[in-house]
Amino acid sequence: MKVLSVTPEIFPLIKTGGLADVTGALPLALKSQGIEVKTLIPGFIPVMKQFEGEAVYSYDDLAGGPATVLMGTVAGLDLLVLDAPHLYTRAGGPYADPGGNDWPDNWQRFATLSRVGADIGQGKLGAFQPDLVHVHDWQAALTLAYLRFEDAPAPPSVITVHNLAFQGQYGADIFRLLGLPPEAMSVDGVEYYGGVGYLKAGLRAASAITTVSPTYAQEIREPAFGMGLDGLINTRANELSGIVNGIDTVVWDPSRDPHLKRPFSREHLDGRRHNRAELERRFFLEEGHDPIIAVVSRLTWQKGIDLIAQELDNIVAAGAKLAILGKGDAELEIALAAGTARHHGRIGLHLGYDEGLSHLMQGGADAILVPSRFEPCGLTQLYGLRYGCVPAVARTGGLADTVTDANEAALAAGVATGFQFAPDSAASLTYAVRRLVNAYRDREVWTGLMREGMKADVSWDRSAARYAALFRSLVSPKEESA
Ligand SMILES: Nc1ncnc2c1ncn2[C@@H]1O[C@H](COP(=O)(O)OP(=O)(O)O[C@H]2O[C@H](CO)[C@@H](O)[C@H](O)[C@H]2O)[C@@H](O)[C@H]1O
Repeated sequence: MKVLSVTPEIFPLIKTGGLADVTGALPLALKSQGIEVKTLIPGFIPVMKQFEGEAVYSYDDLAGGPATVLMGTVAGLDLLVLDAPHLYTRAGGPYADPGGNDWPDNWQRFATLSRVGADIGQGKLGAFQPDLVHVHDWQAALTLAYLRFEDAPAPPSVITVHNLAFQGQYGADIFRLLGLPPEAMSVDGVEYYGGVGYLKAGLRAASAITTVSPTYAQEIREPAFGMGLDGLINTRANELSGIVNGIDTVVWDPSRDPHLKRPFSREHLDGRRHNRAELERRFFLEEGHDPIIAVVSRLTWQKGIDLIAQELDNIVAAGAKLAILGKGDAELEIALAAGTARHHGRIGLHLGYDEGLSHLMQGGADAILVPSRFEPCGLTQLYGLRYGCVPAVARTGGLADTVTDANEAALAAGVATGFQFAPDSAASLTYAVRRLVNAYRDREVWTGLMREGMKADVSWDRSAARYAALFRSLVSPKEESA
């Protein structure tokens, strides 16, 4: 079976968050399920620097300039790169200028990516006719509206929601520039609260909807998590499922990780203490036996970072040290920096994005704290499990699905892997830190938690099999055998 994946980000070429990890790892995992994935991404500057491909399709004028689709392979990933310099060759990130402001033409940059995704879905490439189109998040969602509203045969489709909070919502005035037929501007099409909703359009048009954990798939049917889309999602409940993310176990392998000071494994945990010492050095933390709790996160309200900022004094008083890596909202950065200044040696902060340091933190910290208010899946707790960095997580979405709380019953049964606490509650977060510090002081309990977590299957194997089964159920047997 051949699948076209459409996404704005893919690891290792361009990443702002977990979406890239998933779109980079899933194609490799699907290969062993007999599924060939080609991924369409925009030709952002970092992508073009790492990629060389052969031109397979050209547009004389695509949204105001010439464009080419290039085909090639990087890091085992088969890519289709949309080289459209007038849209994607810009300093800054994929979505925002160097000052952090969204590009004003994002509606067009991602509608165009989707336009090309639909063209490929309709077979315009010749060299590659997909049996199914798989789109990720709002940036690729309009692909499915183009496929649905055009008079051409369209393959079945899946949309995966990595985060319902980002929806691609624009004014009605852009509709006439999208090149969709007038009937698409309806409640049954792309219309959303009087404007145009990209994610909404994709959710409406997809043959199937997935999100990245079973619990989040349930949560988004409720107004509290549905972000205005729960009504639509409920009408599509029969087509909705949750498939928990895996992680790339080659990139995230403590026995071969080049970012670690010392490798280690479940059987040989000793190397960990060298990473721990390096972490103390890098974060200017006091040496000593108190547990180091890591935070690796976008610094936002979704991730509950304000709760951490609010509880810094209590976390330190509970006997923990904190190592925080992140970037995000200015007021949260300021609050964390103020806490770091108050607790020199107990709290260390790196403001920024540092992939290598994030590996060292998983391999050296004792625990990882993830206090999200909502979390479709979450990856850092999965890296934590694999690296013996015990996760303490809010009981929501994929965090609830992947960490087994160290309650009495789970400890007695030897199945606990971490700590869960009520989301959106500062008191509950601090209580969990106290439980964590107590457990840490009992070496037997703590080593049990580490080892049990390291045993957990966080690979893509099971989840890739679920995607494969879903794809097969949507593609007719005749096409599948082609
Ligand atoms: N400052 C920093 N330096 C280095 N690395 C950093 C970093 N800040 C974050 N990261 C990395 O970025 C990734 C974040 O992934 P998450 O899944 O935790 O959240 P995100 O909200 O981006 O993803 C969304 O999509 C993913 C994928 O489906 C879902 O798991 C998730 O719930 C959903 O919100 C991890 O690989 C993490 O290590």
